[in-house]
Amino acid sequence: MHDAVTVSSLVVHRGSREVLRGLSFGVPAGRVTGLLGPSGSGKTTLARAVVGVQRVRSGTVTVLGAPAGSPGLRARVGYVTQAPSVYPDLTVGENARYFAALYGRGAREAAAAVADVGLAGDAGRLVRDLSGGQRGRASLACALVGEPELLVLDEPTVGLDPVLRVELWARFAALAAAGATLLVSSHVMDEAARCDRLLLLRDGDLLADCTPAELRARSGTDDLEAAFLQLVREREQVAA
Ligand SMILES: Nc1ncnc2c1ncn2[C@@H]1O[C@H](COP(=O)(O)OP(=O)(O)OP(=O)(O)O)[C@@H](O)[C@H]1O
Repeated sequence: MHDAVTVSSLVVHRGSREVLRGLSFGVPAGRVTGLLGPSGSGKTTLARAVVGVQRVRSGTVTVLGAPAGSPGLRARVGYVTQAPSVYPDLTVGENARYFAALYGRGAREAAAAVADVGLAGDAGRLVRDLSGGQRGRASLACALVGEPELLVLDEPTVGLDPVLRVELWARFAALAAAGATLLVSSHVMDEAARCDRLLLLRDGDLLADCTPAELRARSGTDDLEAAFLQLVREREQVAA
């Protein structure tokens, strides 16, 4: 298995702070990799670096064989930010068809993407009339419609009920099984169990780069939240 993304010695400063402190890792192709960590640990900054919109201080980010942000990657990489990026005065279906057209896809693909995020029944509604969670899913549909090889999703399940969360994670697994690479950030540790691989971030440092099973074995607990806390404690003891 090859890596779709390779990050090497990545350092990012935002304002006067070093928010990513020399990270190195690979994101395996055709898998769901979870980017887990508490609020402020650097997940969004790392996602931005992967899609090439973050100024980096040093290090390299290689995506699908090219430097992150290269023009040739535009149609091959999808990015869904925490703030939904859809047009409020268009319907869900119109948004999806608009993005489909940008990617050279048609109405059929647009309808499929809307159905994939559980919004088929809301396709005719204006985005401005939707709930926050529905808007987020509309935004996700607009990224899915381009069938990108790499999909970077920043906390896509925030504000969703448990049933929809499970459905979306099943959808992510299906996309990976079809060959796509997904990098999905979350601060909910129970979502970690649904990932093939985990990157655990804390204060801009990579605490672990492993599978959920490896994390459980290493910490001797089945509870991934407890395993993460144990890693934090170990790191603090080493630093002390
Ligand atoms: N525009 C900015 N200017 C200065 N510092 C910033 C800026 N954006 C983020 N930061 C800082 O960078 C650090 C990492 O932020 P980031 O948004 O990447 O974290 P996160 O893990 O995605 O958090 P959350 O889960 O709350 O979205 C934080 O300490 C944050 O305060």
